This record gives sequence, structure tokens and C-alpha cells, in this order.
Amino acid sequence: MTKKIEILPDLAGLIARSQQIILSKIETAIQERGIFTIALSGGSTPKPLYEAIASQNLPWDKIHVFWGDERYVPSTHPDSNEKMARQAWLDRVNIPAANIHAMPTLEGNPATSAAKHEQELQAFFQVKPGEFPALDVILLGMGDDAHTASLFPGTEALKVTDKLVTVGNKDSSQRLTFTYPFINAARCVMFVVAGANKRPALAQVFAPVADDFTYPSRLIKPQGEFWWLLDGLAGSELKS
Ligand SMILES: O=C(O)[C@H](O)[C@@H](O)[C@H](O)[C@H](O)COP(=O)(O)O
Repeated sequence: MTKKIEILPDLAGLIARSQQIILSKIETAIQERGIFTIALSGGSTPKPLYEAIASQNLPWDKIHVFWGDERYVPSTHPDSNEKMARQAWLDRVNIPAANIHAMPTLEGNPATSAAKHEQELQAFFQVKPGEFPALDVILLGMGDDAHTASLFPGTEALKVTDKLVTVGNKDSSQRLTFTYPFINAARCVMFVVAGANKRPALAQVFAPVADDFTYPSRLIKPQGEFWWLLDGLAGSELKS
């Protein structure tokens, strides 16, 4: 599906618009399927979005939360994406513990943890190996090197197309990440990107021709709905 680009005037506008889209997806998914599934991104941009969603009165028992990537640290570690989302959102609402599907990071080996989470996802979505289930929403950020999730430039993770979850590496720090084919299977993919420092990477990601392995966000081409939500600083050189 063609990407929808919206450039919001500032971070507050970006967060408000992102929340508005997510809330509409929650309503539709629960009406149609009785359940809503979302994968969260880490980093700093989405924190105010998670805080805003936490203030909503939603059918939390029908909402299931996953992560599109995770640093390979315990959930108590300051770098943990799970920790950030729990503090900003999940610990503030009455969501059942069983609806929170964190990436496992305590097996001592990222590949083991990735395989474990793969099985957990296959069981939850009732799919067989090689099948890619569709989450309702996958939230993504983008680094200033054009990485997304933990799909970093030039890494082996970019070559994994037969799995849901694989090991990502940012320099020496190990991570778990959804693969790009799994991300592309989602009903709706939303990039939420802010800051002038993202402009050069966005120019490459939006360029008619550039190398996907150098700019991994180019690999995200979902069949479903595809949103690029940018603040004015990030999107100033793009047309919405
Ligand atoms: O685990 C992570 O760090 C994220 O999932 C990562 O992909 C993030 O979305 C980008 O690095 C943007 O991060 P900022 O929002 O902090 O710029």
C-alpha cells in the first residue's frame, strides 16, 4: 500500500496524531476481531505517546502488547524497551499481565531467546513456521542511520526472511528484533519520527534509489496501511 506521509507542526502534534490513529485502530480491531495487537518501538520518541495512551479509558483486557525489538538486557535495566513502556504506560493501566508479551532476554544467548519468542508468537497467533501473522499495528521509530526496530545497516538481521524474530546488533550491543518480512505483514505500520537529526536518513529512505541494506527503513514496505508521521523538524525537506 502507498505510504501516507503526514508532517505535524511539532512533537505534541505528532504524538496527538499518532495516538488518534492508534485509537481508531483499537476500535476497528476490537469491533472486527474482538482483540487488538500492537508491537511497540523503543527509543525516546514514543514515550510521550505511551503516556498519552495510558490516560485513555480502553478495554485493556482486549489489548495485547508486543515489542518490535528489545535490547538484550533484563527488564529492570535502564536500556530496556519493556521497562520504558511499563513505566510510561502499562503499569498505569489495568491491562492483564498475560496481555503483555515482552521479548525474553534472560536465556543468556540472544539466538536462544529469539527462537523462544518465535515459538511464543507462533503459539499466540496460531501460525506454523514460515507463516507471518498480521499484527494490527506495528509502531516503528527510525534512527539517524535509517535503522528501524533493531535492523541496523549492514547487519545479518537484514538477510533473515524466514523467521519472525532474529538477533540484531548495534555495534557490540546485542538485541532482538522482528524481521522486516514480519513487520511488513502487519495490517498497519506506523513510523513515528521526530527531530532534525533524522532528516539525512529520511532523504535516503525516501529517495527513488538507494541501498536498502545501508538504509534498512527502506525494507519496510507493508501490504497493509503504511504511515510516516513526522514532526516539522524531521519532515521539513519532505512533502506530505
Ligand atoms: O530499541 C530501539 O532503540 C528502537 O526500537 C529503535 O529502533 C528506535 O526506534 C530508534 O533508534 C529511534 O529512537 P529515538 O526515538 O530515540 O530517536
